[in-house]
Amino acid sequence: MSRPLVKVCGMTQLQQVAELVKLGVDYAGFIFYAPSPRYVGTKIDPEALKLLTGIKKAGVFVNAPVEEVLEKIATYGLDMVQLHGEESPEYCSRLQGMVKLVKVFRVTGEEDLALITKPYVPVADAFLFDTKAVAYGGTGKKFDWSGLQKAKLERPYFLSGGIGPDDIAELHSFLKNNRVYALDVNSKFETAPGIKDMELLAAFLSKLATV
Ligand SMILES: O=C(O)c1ccccc1N[C@@H]1O[C@H](COP(=O)(O)O)[C@@H](O)[C@H]1O
Repeated sequence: MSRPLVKVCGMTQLQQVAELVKLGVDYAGFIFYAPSPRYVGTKIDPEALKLLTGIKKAGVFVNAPVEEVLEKIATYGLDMVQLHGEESPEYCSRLQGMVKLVKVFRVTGEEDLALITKPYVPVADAFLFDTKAVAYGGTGKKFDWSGLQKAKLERPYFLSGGIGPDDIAELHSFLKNNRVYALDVNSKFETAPGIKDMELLAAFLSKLATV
């Protein structure tokens, strides 16, 4: 079995994004949310990022004005937007068709996932499930994945929230029995917020390939 698609989020260095390309990572995520310690800010030159090929670029937004999201899509050449706040279906519809649209649901795992995602089926290309916590994301905390096993979801999904190097065995078993579009990893692979541990990532990816 080949490994699932992988997104590495919270990138703040162009050089590290280039290393993700070499590792065969599918998506690189960039946080456009100023309170985050992984906020892109001025750390990455948009023109240089645009020129970098071989990986899809995902922008992460939290309740940002639509105009700001559109501006970042154009400036950074984003292929995907990940809407991590309380964006409504109507809000999502204003971005529909521009790039791949991923709506995030922050969950405990106890929710009826089919029910809460239903209003977004017409406007989202995919869903992403992250752990519900006080902070919007990057918490390093996992949620109970068993709710995903029961749910009949009408869109592919990214599995996120605290996935780390110690989760290989659990992932092996979950991926065998569930159709996960992509895994999303972030804070568990950092030496500091926004700085990824490339060796740890490489080891994780090669172990994942044995799933
Ligand atoms: O990483 C952040 O700082 C962040 C801030 C605001 C919204 C989303 C954020 N990151 C997203 O959080 C999830 C899970 O991260 P972790 O593995 O628990 O650290 C991931 O989807 C990131 O895109």
